[in-house]
Amino acid sequence: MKGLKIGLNSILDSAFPTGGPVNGSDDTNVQAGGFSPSTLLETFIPGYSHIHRILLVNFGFDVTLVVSFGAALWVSARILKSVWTVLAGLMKSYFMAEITVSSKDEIHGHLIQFLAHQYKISSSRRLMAETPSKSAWELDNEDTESPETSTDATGQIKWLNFSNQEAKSQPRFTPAIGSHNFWFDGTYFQLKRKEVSVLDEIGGGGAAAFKDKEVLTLSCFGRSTDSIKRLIQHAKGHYHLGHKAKTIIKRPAPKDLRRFGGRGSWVKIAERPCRPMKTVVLDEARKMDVLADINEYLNPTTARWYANRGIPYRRGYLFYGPPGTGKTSLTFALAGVFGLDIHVVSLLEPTLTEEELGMLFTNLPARCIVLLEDIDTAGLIRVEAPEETTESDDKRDFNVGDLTKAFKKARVASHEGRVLVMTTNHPEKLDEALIRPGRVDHQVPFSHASQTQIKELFERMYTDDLPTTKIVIAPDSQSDVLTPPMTPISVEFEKNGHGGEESELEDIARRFSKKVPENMFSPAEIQGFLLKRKTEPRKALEEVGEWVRGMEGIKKGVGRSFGEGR
Ligand SMILES: Nc1ncnc2c1ncn2[C@@H]1O[C@H](COP(=O)(O)OP(=O)(O)OP(=O)(O)O)[C@@H](O)[C@H]1O
Repeated sequence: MKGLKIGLNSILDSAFPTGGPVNGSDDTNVQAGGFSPSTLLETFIPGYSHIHRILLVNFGFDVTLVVSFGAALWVSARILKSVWTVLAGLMKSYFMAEITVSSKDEIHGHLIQFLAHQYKISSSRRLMAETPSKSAWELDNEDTESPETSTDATGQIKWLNFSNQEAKSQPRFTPAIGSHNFWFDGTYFQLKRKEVSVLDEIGGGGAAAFKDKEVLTLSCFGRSTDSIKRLIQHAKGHYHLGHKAKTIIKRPAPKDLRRFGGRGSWVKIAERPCRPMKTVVLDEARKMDVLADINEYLNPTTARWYANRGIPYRRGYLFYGPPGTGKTSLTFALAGVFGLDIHVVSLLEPTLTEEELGMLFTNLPARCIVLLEDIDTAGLIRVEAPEETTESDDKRDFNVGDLTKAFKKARVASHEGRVLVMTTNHPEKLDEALIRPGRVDHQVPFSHASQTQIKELFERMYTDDLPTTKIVIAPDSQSDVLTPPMTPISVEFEKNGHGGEESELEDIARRFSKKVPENMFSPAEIQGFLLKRKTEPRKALEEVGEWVRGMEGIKKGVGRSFGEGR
């Protein structure tokens, strides 16, 4: 043991010469002008020489050697770290490629979601836990615990209870703020998540506040960013994989976010399963007409055709008719068929100015549906609003004049390639300029339910769950051929195993439709009646006569009465 101690001492001694005697001597006796670590340590730790002497005398242990060794290690580590920083900086500048993504861009969300998925596999030690927000549609796909029976032993209804749903929801784990390394597709990537504070103006009144924004940097070895681009593309594909049968609905972002322009001008407000076209009860020929027209319009060869002839490549549709007749429903079904997102603009939004509408239009994706609902409401407001409202007045309401001007302004780059759908209950109130050809190319009338529609609505309500429409995505996502999938238009009843049931349903549906006067009720009204008897087709048939009489009374001027129409 002693031999080992002497050996260690001599190694340390030669590595860190103290300039004075070590073993069995007191280095406080170092001659004036001599240097020893003990004297140096004494200046930093008062009383150190006493401790050193006690340990040396009583245990023969020179603590200075250990302290010197530790200090030398620390200094070496600092030097190595500095060298590494310089080398890493050089490496980054000359041998690494990187791409930065701001949290304001949707790619950020795609990447984080993809990495969250990756990290489940690679079990990182630094994760951030998030509570994912889910819509009722998404919950539907999960293994949610559902009670096996809806009644208890005594026959009492068991009420569903969701009080613990937050506790049951699975958190999502994403890479924490900081640096992470991971392999993907044979390439080693470095991911840096960093939060930065940016000075942001609030409300446009000159006031500003710091807001946190996240910046994500992806880097890899090599002088080309191709691998990172591939990773981003993959993450986007991964994200959209789970969304192919969904329709995304977006609205203009809040005013202070819209100012920045870009894709951030629109925010996703909902994501719904695609509405199958066959659930929209409308004249087949009319439906086919719109489908064929949009299909033709979206075809890339059509864009070239327009360009070669100098004709603005735009297509506007006006869906008009009484409330609840399927205008919005058809728009959603069209979005599902063509795999397009819907950008909804409400002209009653008080902060939307004419310039902003133009700006919003210029920030639309290349292909999408823009839905301007109830455009007549804007026209009505124009009549009532004072003529001399100024543009700077943010509180003013939109009007048809503004909308027409905004369309003109946005013409340069805006809605080319987009499908514009405007809906109205009062086409007669619309400004001529708004619906002239070039703005509205196709007008689709919607009306109260015909006999066939009533029968179809009835059959749809009581047929077993319709199969989910699958949107066929071209195998090569880069392909610019936008061929929509074949859409089943005609209603096909699912066989439910009860041989005669199907024809009985048809029979009840036919008798039901005979009891409801044609062109008097909107599909929404009929649907509302049926929904209250959604598992009882025979009861619906029995009660429809009384319902019709009650509703006729209301429609003949008795006015709106709550509780009627049951
Ligand atoms: N033609 C239809 N086929 C199937 N369902 C319909 C039809 N028309 C209305 N509905 C049902 O009625 C409800 C309201 O329909 P929708 O919002 O499409 O009507 P709308 O014409 O856009 O009404 P509004 O003019 O008030 O905006 C929806 O639940 C929809 O499913």
